[in-house]
Amino acid sequence: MAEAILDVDLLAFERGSQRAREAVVDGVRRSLATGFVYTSSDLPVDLLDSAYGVLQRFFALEPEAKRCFRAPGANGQTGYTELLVETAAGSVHPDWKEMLNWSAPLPLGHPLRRRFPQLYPEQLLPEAAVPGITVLLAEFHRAIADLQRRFLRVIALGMGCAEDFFEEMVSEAPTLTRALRYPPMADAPAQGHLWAAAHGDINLITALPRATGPGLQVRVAGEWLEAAPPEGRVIINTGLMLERLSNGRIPTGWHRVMAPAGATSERHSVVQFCHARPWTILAPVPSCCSPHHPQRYSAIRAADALEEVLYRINLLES
Ligand SMILES: O=C(O)CCC(=O)C(=O)O
Ligand SMILES: [Fe+2]
Repeated sequence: MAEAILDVDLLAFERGSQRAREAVVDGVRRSLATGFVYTSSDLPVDLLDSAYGVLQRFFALEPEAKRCFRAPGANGQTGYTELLVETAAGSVHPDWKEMLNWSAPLPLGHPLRRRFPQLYPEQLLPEAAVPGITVLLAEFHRAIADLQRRFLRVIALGMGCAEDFFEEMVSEAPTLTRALRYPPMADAPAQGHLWAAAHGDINLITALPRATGPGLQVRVAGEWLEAAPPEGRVIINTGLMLERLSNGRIPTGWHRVMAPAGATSERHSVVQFCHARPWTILAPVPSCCSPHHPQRYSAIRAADALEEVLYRINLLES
């Protein structure tokens, strides 16, 4: 098992020699034993700067103003979610974080949206409070989603699948981008809260393009390690859906967000959860099953797997 999170070069995979491609596939495969990997990317820095700019303007609004942008019935899949709502599965304390979620809308008549309306809610963004935010965040979402789609090509090869194995699965999926603000811990209402308690993400893979400060930790071989990527790198971590598809060969990256001891500042970050189309049947692929690795998971529909986790983390509204 790899003990370290490796730094790989997605752009070398895409533009380099066969040897360079194989080195990236191998690096990703080894690093993902931790559930985490860092990668180069071509996300434009000015897009990141402007997206973080509008998000900070939103989070700086008064609590009352932010509450106007909640989306009742959307199960946290769009709009604003207040502090102390999301609660990691198995944790008794809700997380000391607030968030804004958005995705790429599908046309009303699209069969995926008709079958799974809760996963494709009408988008709610705070355009009235921060003019221009909708267009900017839509572009930001597209750029990260494209990076994730490309990164999955490397993972597919590492799983012994065709390079384009994930292409159809993630096309028009309810991939979700989430901006988070973690307030200073001194303002938390009680002991026991963390910025985000330990959890595995529900989806295939998650991309974290930038955070304004440390705090993200990864559980590797029973110890919590700081996820501290080199400047400019994107963090990719694995989720429960990929663990199932890979028959456990690619474990879920187990992580939490904890304020560094003595820290007085807040933290902002953006994560994007890359999902499978909700009608995908998630079952271990044959290339990851063998007499040495007998099939460990049964098949489940992606929508059902997601709904179960939303319930467990206190986001499913009754
Ligand atoms: O803020 C971060 O660095 C990670 C957030 C996270 O793990 C999540 O929202 O699932
Ligand atoms: Fe997470």
